[in-house]
Amino acid sequence: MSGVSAIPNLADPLPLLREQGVLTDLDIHFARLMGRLAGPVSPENGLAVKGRLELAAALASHATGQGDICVNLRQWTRRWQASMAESVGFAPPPISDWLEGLRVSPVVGRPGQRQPLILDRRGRLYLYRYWGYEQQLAADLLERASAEVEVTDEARLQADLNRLFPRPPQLEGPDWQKVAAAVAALKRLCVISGGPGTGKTSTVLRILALLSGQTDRPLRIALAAPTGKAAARLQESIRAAKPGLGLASEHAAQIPDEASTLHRLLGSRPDSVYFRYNADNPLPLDLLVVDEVSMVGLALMAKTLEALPPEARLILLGDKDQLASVEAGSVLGEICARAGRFSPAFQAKLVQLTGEKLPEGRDAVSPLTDAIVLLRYSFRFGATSGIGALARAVNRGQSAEAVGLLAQGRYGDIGWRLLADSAGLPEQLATPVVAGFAPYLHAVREQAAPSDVFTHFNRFRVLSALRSGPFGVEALNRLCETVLHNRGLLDSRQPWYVGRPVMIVRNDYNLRLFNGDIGIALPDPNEPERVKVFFLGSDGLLRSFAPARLPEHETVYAMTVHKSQGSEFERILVVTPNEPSPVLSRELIYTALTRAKAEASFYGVPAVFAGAVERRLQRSSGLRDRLWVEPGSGSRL
Ligand SMILES: Nc1ncnc2c1ncn2[C@@H]1O[C@H](COP(=O)(O)OP(=O)(O)OP(=O)(O)O)[C@@H](O)[C@H]1O
Repeated sequence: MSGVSAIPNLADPLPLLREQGVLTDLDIHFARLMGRLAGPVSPENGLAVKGRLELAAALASHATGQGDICVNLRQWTRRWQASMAESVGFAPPPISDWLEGLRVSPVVGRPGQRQPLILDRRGRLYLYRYWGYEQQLAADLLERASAEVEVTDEARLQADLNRLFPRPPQLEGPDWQKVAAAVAALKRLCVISGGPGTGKTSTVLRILALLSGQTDRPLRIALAAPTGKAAARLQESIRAAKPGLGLASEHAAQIPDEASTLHRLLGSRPDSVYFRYNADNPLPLDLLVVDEVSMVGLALMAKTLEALPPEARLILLGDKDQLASVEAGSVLGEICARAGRFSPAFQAKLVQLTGEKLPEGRDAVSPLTDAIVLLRYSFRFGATSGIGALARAVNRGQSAEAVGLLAQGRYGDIGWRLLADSAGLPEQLATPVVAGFAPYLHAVREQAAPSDVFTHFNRFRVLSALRSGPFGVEALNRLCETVLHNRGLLDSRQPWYVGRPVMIVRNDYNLRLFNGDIGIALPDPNEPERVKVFFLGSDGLLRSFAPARLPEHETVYAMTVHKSQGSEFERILVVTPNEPSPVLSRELIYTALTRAKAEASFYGVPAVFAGAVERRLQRSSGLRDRLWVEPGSGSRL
């Protein structure tokens, strides 16, 4: 067998890969378990076979920790050969021998079989659980997208669409918000993706008004988002905009004033991966809206769809171009992978209902084609907005144009500073950091109401791609503290000084403090010489805790771009490292930029920034193929 010689002295490469940081202890533990389950080895080439199985199992385990759903062994082999083989001193086995050996292993099954590992025809190797999530999610989405909803009174629907979606005068081209509403009325699944300020929230509110007006029975509606912060934002926007719709009270009452996290909606239980609501105990809902879907990973999405009764409607909102979830999967990106044109029959139906001029239909490659609407016009970032222009260039991967837009100084709302080495950081950042946080710290000093203190704090944030190193958030937080201390804006000699902002990084279900929650240390009203850490809930209520009671937390003048997802600030200052890093990507730059409502300044090196814009994040998964490949083309998994 030719492959045996490919691992000449490395029948067991795992220790080397652990040493090199390619694998973790957990990956190796899982791989060894698979090796044991596969049974004893045969004398001649058995060791190599076992080594290959364990290598593949360890990589499949590692993949899910890296955000991938599976490891594509063909791709992995190619990439490893090209970049790592020499430096690590390990060459993987020839891919065809490797896959052949795995296919006959007793612990590796084909799609549809129940084995700890699943290998598909394309060389994707899954942990069974993830294969199951992917398969179930794809089936649920396709089924839901295929289901047409019967419209009992089309004239009424048309009239309501016209009433709720008057044409905005500034708009050129189709009113995609109105089209999205028509899709939501006609389909059980409606996916609405758009950049910042394209009106996702206001559209969904009007969709709820539309749908509640279409039936005589009150709809049971729930609003949810993946994080507490995103749920709070959705709730605030819905509460603020609802009165302006002038709805009859019975329709207004159907639109909830509360939004919850998906975990809470599904009934999470501490220390369990199972939810109270599931296929056997479905959510008592007619309509579920999920916002910020780009942040929802595969497992949570699969569980959400599973828990939703088949006849209920699902509306997914998000920005497909943002960074994918921290958890494995990039579900919204995969769902929207080929969106843009409706099927001819559905296009005709939408034209008739909305009166909008839509692009010609195209033969559908998936039922999803008719369930997705992309909002393209930003009401916030119009033609004169630098943030809008830069976001478009970044999304298209036009790195030279993006750097040009930043460097030219033509737009007042975007800026660029060269930051060639870390030694210059304190000097370069001192002025903007002081300007950014001074109003907040003045509010703290003047003992403004805590909710006002939060408002000031949320106006400015420093973002970085990295956690560690001189350009990472840990160093940037220390820098901010030092600079602000030196200017007399705070007194950081005590760890819990008045005005210290912190972010919770570990859930505490008892205290109901969750990863990403932000607290601010302020004088305890009962004992002003002591501080308490205040948190502003999504209901607008303040809660405070003694610092010693807080779960794990960190100071948060600066935060990672990943953590900033789901939040918006008036102004941001983004620090990018002076050397390329694997975390830098187009999605990361776009996500950072679109956190800013009014002004974004980038500090970095043009070549590194350009490299990031050119690099797309690709996560390994089979979801796109499942959702978008025509049945019968031979490519279904
Ligand atoms: N059809 C419309 N006509 C006029 N203004 C609109 C329309 N749709 C949205 N807007 C305005 O655009 C702004 C952004 O809307 P909205 O908050 O709904 O967008 P979004 O996509 O949810 O934004 P983000 O998620 O970035 O906050 C709001 O001020 C809203 O009033």
